[in-house]
Amino acid sequence: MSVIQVHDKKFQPYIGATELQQRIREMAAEMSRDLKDERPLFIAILNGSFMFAGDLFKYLNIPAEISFIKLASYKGTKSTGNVVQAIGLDEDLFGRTVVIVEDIVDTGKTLSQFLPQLEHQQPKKLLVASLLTKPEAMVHPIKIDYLGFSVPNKFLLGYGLDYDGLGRNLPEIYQLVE
Ligand SMILES: O=P(O)(O)OC[C@H]1O[C@H](OP(=O)(O)OP(=O)(O)O)[C@H](O)[C@@H]1O
Ligand code: HPA
Repeated sequence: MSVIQVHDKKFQPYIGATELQQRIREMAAEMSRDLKDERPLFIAILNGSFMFAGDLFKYLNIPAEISFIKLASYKGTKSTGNVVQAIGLDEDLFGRTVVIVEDIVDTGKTLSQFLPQLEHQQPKKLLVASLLTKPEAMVHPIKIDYLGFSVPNKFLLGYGLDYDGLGRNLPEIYQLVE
């Protein structure tokens, strides 16, 4: 692995494919133990989470369901601020054990807007699994129940994460060279 260029920026290797897969297997094993009797519903937030969700789900060895959704963000009223709307969420969450799957929790804004909407449906448990988080960037604190890696506050690319549309297909994670 070496430095790559995407659009106008250079990125250096940060987490290799083998290390990623190893950690995701560990996360799946922990979740399989914790949730074996729950028939959990995994809800993966597109686009970024598609690779992580696919690998994580593949390594689970318990009965589980998965659904992929997209969040559309629009400006609400003055009192509601920005609002996110889930597209493709057809399941009834009442009484279910739900695991939200994210590639990254960065400032926490996305989940701080979305989790309360899900709580509204009264799931039995609402858990968060994120491959990555940037503690120094967190503005809206989010409790992450299953975390892959805690990373510095630098822009990342690869394994689902894009820079202006490109780089999602890289099997490893790169960090911006500043
Ligand atoms: O904690 P936050 O600061 O809100 O950032 C995290 C969000 O940002 C990314 O999505 P993005 O909006 O870039 O969309 P994408 O997944 O389609 O690339 C990522 O997949 C998370 O959903
Ligand atoms: O570091 C990042 N890289 C790509 N997309 C992102 N979305 C939030 N944080 C990031």
